[in-house]
Amino acid sequence: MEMNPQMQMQIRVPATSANLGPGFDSLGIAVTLYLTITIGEKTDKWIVEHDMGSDIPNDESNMIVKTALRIFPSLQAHRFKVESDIPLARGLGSSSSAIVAGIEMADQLGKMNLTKEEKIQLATEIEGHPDNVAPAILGDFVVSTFVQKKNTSIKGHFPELQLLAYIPSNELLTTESRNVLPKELSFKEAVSAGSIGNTLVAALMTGRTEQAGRLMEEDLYHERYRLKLVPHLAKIRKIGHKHNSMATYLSGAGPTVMTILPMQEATAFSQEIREAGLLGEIVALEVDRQGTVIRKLKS
Ligand SMILES: Nc1ncnc2c1ncn2[C@@H]1O[C@H](COP(=O)(O)OP(=O)(O)O)[C@@H](O)[C@H]1O
Ligand SMILES: N[C@@H](CCOP(=O)(O)O)C(=O)O
Repeated sequence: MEMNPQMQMQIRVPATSANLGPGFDSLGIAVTLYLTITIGEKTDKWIVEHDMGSDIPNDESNMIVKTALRIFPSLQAHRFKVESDIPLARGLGSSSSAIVAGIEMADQLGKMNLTKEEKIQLATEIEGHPDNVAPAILGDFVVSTFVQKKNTSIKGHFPELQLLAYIPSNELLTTESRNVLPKELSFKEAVSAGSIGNTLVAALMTGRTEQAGRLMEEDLYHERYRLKLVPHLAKIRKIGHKHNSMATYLSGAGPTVMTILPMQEATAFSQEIREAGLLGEIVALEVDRQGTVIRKLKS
């Protein structure tokens, strides 16, 4: 892509793994897969270059542009290139990465000087829940609420642990996976579910990884309702236990399943997953500590 050197700017947004078991719509970590946009010259109409397939638009109907225009309606059109290794509709926050990239593009090109808090609030209003967009912006581990359309997000430190993502070849749209959830929980269930999530946060914040791992597998909000869409979750969790896993949980709305386990177990664990007939991709990831990064290549 021909770029005006004075205009070249890159925005890099990490993938995210939300919920961590009992932190439904509240907890998330940023992980080391990235969407990067490289902004080129001004144009008459928006031009989005990518090799993400024909379902992803190349014009102003692209999610990144739509988000940018929602934030800054009179934003000057540009050409930009999108490169991403975040798989679409797999539970690794691809839509959040696109929304965050759109907000950052509007902020940079429109010289809006939005604070991180304002960006998270805007991104959450668009995405509907904060657990992906907040760590995508802030990096690391983020605890959030979004109640009566008001966001609060607090960044913490996730312990130095290795993650193995099992990424099935099939897509599962977040909307589809939310449709199987109950409309209501009883008061008793809600109290139990909330207390498990709260204690998980305390365990993570104080480095009690063994307790944290156990609590990550005790979600009462969503995983049991989603099991029919992600039958591999129970199999992988069981295999993980044989290999000293700290925890296995459904990443976001799935179908990706995340296992936290010692890296020396990764080969044997992966082999057993294959022997169980599970043929998805297995990817080693770490926690991204930086969140969204802006690079100005030439000023
Ligand atoms: N980089 C992108 N550019 C445009 N649209 C995107 C991009 N990434 C994701 N999307 C849109 O978001 C959808 C997936 O969103 P969602 O169902 O929430 O899954 P995920 O768990 O990956 O966020 C894709 O099918 C696509 O329509
Ligand atoms: N809390 C949400 C998280 C969705 O994450 P995604 O990566 O699947 O978009 C949910 O569980 O629905």
